[in-house]
Order: sequence, then C-alpha cells, then structure tokens
Amino acid sequence: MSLIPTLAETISRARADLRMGLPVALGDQLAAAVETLTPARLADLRALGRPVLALTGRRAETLKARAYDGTLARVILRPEADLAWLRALADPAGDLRTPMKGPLATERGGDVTAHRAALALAKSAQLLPAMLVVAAPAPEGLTRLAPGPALAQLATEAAMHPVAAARLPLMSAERSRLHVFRPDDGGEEHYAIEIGDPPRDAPVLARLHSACFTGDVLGSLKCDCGPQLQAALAAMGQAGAGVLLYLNQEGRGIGLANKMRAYDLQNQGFDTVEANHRLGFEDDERDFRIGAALLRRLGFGAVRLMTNNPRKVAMMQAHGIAVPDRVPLIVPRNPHNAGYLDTKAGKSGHLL
Ligand SMILES: Nc1nc2c(ncn2[C@@H]2O[C@H](COP(=O)(O)OP(=O)(O)OP(=O)(O)O)[C@@H](O)[C@H]2O)c(=O)[nH]1
Ligand SMILES: [Zn+2]
Repeated sequence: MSLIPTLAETISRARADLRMGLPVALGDQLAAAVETLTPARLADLRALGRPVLALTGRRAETLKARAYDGTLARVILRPEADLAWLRALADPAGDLRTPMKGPLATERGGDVTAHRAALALAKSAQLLPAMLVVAAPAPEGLTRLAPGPALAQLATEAAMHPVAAARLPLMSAERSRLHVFRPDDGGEEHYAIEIGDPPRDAPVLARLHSACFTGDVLGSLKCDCGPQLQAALAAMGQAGAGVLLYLNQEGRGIGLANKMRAYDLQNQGFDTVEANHRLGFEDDERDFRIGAALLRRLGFGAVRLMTNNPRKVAMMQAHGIAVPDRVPLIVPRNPHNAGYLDTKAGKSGHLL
C-alpha cells in the first residue's frame, strides 16, 4: 500500500521528532536526544525504566568512560542524574571548566543495536550524538522503527532527483546553469553548477564543495572554503567548462550548530580534528556517495577533480567515478587559517 510511509520516510520523521525533543521507538527501546530533551520528558522516561546514556566512543574517550561496545558507550545514570548532568556529558563546551563528571559507570553485554541506531539518527539529524535510551513500550503516537533495518537504511544511498534548473550567469562564468537535486528520503537538497556545456564523454573539470556558511557567505578567515569556491568557479570559467557540486554538508557533515560548538572548542585550544572528536563525531562525517550519485545523474563518469584531499579522490573512485587527474586547489594562508591548514595537512592527509 503506497500510502504507508516507507522506512526511509519514517527515518525522516524520526529525525524531525528528535530535533523537536520527541523520543522515537527503536524496537523495544525508547530513544531521545539529550540536546532537545525537556525536564518533563526526562522525568517521564525515567518513570518507565532505567535509562542509559548512549555516547559515541569518541565522546566516551574524552569523558574517560569505558566503551565496551567499541564505538559506543552506555553510561549508567545515577539516581541524582538530572538534565544538567546529561547535557554536560553530551556537550563538551564546559569540559575544561568542570572536568569532573565521573567516574562514569558504563554497561557491558546485551544487544546494542537500538543504541547504535539512536546515535546514527542523532548524527543524521545533526544533533549532538548523545541519546537517552530506555527499554519501554512505545506510547501511542511515537514514530516507530526497527533498529537493525533503520541502521541499514541510514547507510543506504538515497536516490537524487533533479527538481529544477535554470540559466544563471555568474561573475566567473556567464554561461552557467544551476540544477537543484532533491533526495527521495526527505534529506537535504544539493546543487550542481554546470559551467559551459561540458561533453559527457570526456573527464570534466569538477569540484565537490561542501557548504560552509561562514566561509562561503560571510568571508570567514578561519578556513579556506570561500576562496576555494571562487577559485574553482574562476578556473571553470576560464576553461569554459566544468561542474561544481555544492553539497549541503555544512561543517563536514555535522551541521552549523555543531560546527560552532567545534569553533568554540578550537578557541579553547583544540584543533579542528580534536574538536570534532570531543563533540563525539569523527573528523569527517560527510557522505561522499551523494557527490558520486549527482555526477552520475548529470551524465559524468570521469572527473578532473579539484581538491587537495586524497580521501575525496578515493571516495569518488570507490563509488564508480573515474578520477584520471587531481587538480590542486591551493588558496592563500592568513594568520587565522594557518593552524587549520596545518592540521588538514598533518592529520587529515591533505596535500597542501
Ligand atoms: N567540523 C568542522 N568543519 C569545518 C571546519 N572548518 C571548515 N569546515 C567544513 O569543512 C568543509 C570544507 O571541506 P572542503 O573544502 O569541501 O573539503 P576538504 O576536505 O577540506 O578538501 P578540499 O577538497 O581539498 O578542499 C565545509 O563543510 C566546512 O563547513 C571545522 O573547523 N570543523
Ligand atoms: Zn569553511
């Protein structure tokens, strides 16, 4: 029956629920995001059973909590644990000011599929990956998911559909078209800027640009995104042909709010990679299959990829796009981005 939501559609609802502060049912567990939880909902969840706080292994490492499940830790709540305590475990902003939150006891053994699904959902909703999970039947009206299939679906590539396209003359290239793509799972829209009329049977000059509101729009000096965006468009304009994908994966996939949390940690002395880890994220949470899918949808099978990031090259190749050529995209350093560029070169393997 086509009017019943599909698994992908139900996941989209679950994302929206978590962002609103509503718990979702994952099999026989209820899961709520600590970031959006209210005192009333915390009290009601506690009344249903014995909740644990699911954290990523990254966050657990900073908190010195044992992650018995590898990339996941389940912190046991003490009787006096309140929302402020949970928030302090979820959000590293106050780690240096109030370092002693523990010692934290963590659970071992048992099935953690629901906890893993809960953390994957939090990340895909661009919330802090800290989820309160309690074994309890779902009250009427909550979104329900089977945790195993939900996890598998989250790892599945959403089909991207072209929605609209129009001519858009740019300063760097007058003959340009902007295409808008929409995934079938209610996720973010992404854009392709096609410059000139690149032939489909030859490698196209291409850039996979990840959204950076601060760099692209505001001209932030902290990163190299704005100048890279302009330089890529200028090079394509000069060459007379190219394709720039503008992927809405702000902050390497963690979203602008979490990126600002990461910047706050960077102001406390951590580098860009450490900041992501302290928040509970991997250094790069982007899904590069989207870029490959868009290139394919536009008819391109081979690219001359403008990037300094060898991972992007490897990801394109792994997802069926040939990369016969890598074109470096070096932009000027300034006192604010020097540390960031050094970390990308030193820790993330960028060729700068
Ligand atoms: N989490 C996080 N994201 C950042 C930070 N600085 C910039 N970004 C994001 O990083 C992304 C920029 O990466 P890109 O320039 O597309 O790619 P790259 O991996 O640096 O590789 P290149 O192709 O060589 O530029 C954007 O989504 C930015 O919002 C940071 O300190 N923390
Ligand atoms: Zn940036």
